[in-house]
Amino acid sequence: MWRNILSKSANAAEVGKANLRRERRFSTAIPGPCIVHKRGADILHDPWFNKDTGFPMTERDRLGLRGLLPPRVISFEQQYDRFMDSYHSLEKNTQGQPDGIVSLSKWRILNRLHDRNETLYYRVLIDNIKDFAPIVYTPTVGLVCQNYSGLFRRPRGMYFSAKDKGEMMSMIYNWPAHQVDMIVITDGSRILGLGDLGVQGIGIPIGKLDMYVAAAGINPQRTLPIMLDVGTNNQKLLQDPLYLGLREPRLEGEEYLSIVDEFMEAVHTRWPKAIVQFEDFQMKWAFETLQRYRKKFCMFNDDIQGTAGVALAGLLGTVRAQGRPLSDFVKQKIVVVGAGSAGLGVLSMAVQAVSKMAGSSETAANRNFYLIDKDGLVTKDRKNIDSAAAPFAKDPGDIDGLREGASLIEVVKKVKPHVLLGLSGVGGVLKAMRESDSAKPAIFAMSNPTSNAECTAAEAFKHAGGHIVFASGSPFENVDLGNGRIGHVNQANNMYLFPGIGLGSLLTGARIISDGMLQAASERLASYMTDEETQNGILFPSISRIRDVTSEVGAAVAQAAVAEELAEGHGEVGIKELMQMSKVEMVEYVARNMWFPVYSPLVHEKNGSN
Ligand SMILES: NC(=O)C1=CN([C@@H]2O[C@H](COP(=O)(O)OP(=O)(O)OC[C@H]3O[C@@H](n4cnc5c(N)ncnc54)[C@H](O)[C@@H]3O)[C@@H](O)[C@H]2O)C=CC1
Ligand SMILES: CC(=O)C(=O)O
Ligand SMILES: [Mg+2]
Repeated sequence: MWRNILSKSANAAEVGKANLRRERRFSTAIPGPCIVHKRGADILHDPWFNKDTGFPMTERDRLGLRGLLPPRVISFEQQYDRFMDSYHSLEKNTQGQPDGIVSLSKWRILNRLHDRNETLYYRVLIDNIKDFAPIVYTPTVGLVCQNYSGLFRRPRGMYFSAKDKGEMMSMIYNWPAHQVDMIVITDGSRILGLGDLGVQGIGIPIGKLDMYVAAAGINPQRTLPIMLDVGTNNQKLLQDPLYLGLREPRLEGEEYLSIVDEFMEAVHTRWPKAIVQFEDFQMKWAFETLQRYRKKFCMFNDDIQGTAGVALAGLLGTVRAQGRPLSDFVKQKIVVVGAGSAGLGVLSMAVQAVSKMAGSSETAANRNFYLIDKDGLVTKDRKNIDSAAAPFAKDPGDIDGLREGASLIEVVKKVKPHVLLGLSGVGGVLKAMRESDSAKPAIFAMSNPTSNAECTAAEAFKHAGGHIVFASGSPFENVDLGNGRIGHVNQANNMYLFPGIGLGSLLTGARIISDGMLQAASERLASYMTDEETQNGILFPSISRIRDVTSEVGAAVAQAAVAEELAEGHGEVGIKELMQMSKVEMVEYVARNMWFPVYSPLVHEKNGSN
């Protein structure tokens, strides 16, 4: 019963917020001017400044646009409604067609707007984030990367290739914006769960930065998606005559690292305060580059660190869902499937949390965690064990008859875990979770995109039982369990953290991103939900609350940066002001600094470049 009350009040709050957004969206208050160094047709062809038919007549005169547009001025609100009408018509007209075709059609209509008019694009994205995130982000972004060479129309972001060695320091100045705050870089070597997609992986930095704009209000003119093309080992792409990247095998060893080093130096020289997010690098380079740069630059690896923070928040939420005190986290038995960058990142952060809570060593804290990869249970008997996985390998004397390489089903049957967390392939084991020691076992099928999820939401509730807590990396609909019961689906995706990690670091001018800042982000996300919500199996907020979540997470990151004396100040806000901010003031500071898309009056200034 209270579930209904809760959802009603949540709905009322959503409606209130939507009205507020609409008021703000089409408010008559005049926004501050925006300096532009272009005139005439050049403005119409620049998506940062273009307003399509929305240029007022006086602006058309000032900027040399008279006669270049049809005479009638269309308001932002009318443009917005017209776009949404076209989008809904497309939805109607593609009904019944295969999912991939529908998703790509939706991506195309959004992408065309993105290429033409960024203000309108980000406005519709922010207002409709729940519907549009699955298109610009996972799962559709995976399909876009797979088909990138065919979908390519206009470049977005920058491409640095192995052929550019020695040139990067000058190339970085080819980027037209004076200031860049947020960079997402990939080498395309592990795109979601889709493997090596070479240059086609550029879709991921673009999608992540769209989420930065929507969730964290980073000004899109200050974002920069980067593809580091060091070749590909994907044979199909190498043989494809239309493949747009370097048609040669991936660089390895020192040759590879020297390219990444050169890029990092070039970025740091031009924009010393830019934050660099590493995304979808294969495991060996994900760990290596994180160790190499984390004490030198303001950077983080989202797959290792962002994912870990979201998973930890979900694991803590699972304890609350069982109606138990958080301190019981130290007793939870957790099986992690996938010993890659994401799985090991999660384990490392979860073990640290247990060790801190229990006041024990990390070795002791590791007792209740089990790691499984494609060769089964990882133990100290494993030959050629990866050094990053070694700390989590089980002592053969400590696993109650289980052996090295034991299958997932054997491990689950023996251990009866409270949580089964997949960062690769848990299909086929769901029934065994019925024997879990927990009254509310949790299944986290975190792999992306949807086609790579370890199981669907419907499968999880059907086989493991209607009482489970379920989370997935890509979105699924809630599941109808019959008799009016709903199986709630959470989206356990690093999108709940990376925008706040980036924004909190930016607004404090953090020198580096420390473990303490990441932990603060995770803890704030974990405490975001109420007890009622967690006990109802709701571990993460709706994505429609993402800006609010980011304000909280960003503030937690900022406060940790200040406390650890890593903050150097941002713009006019110095260290002293940052230190004086209360928790509430910090949340307000973060929220106030989010960019919001409105048409600003454009003022032309000569002799510059944009
Ligand atoms: N929900 C989220 O926020 C995130 C989800 N992910 C997803 O996690 C997945 C893995 O990412 P990474 O760890 O970076 O990849 P990775 O390539 O570094 O690691 C994959 C791991 O899975 C293991 N594996 C493969 N097949 C297996 C099988 N049948 N049974 C057990 N283990 C198996 C491999 O041995 C390897 O240890 C991807 O699908 C990615 O999209 C990654 C980051 C964030
Ligand atoms: C979400 C994400 O970062 C991944 O699947 O790689
Ligand atoms: Mg990723």
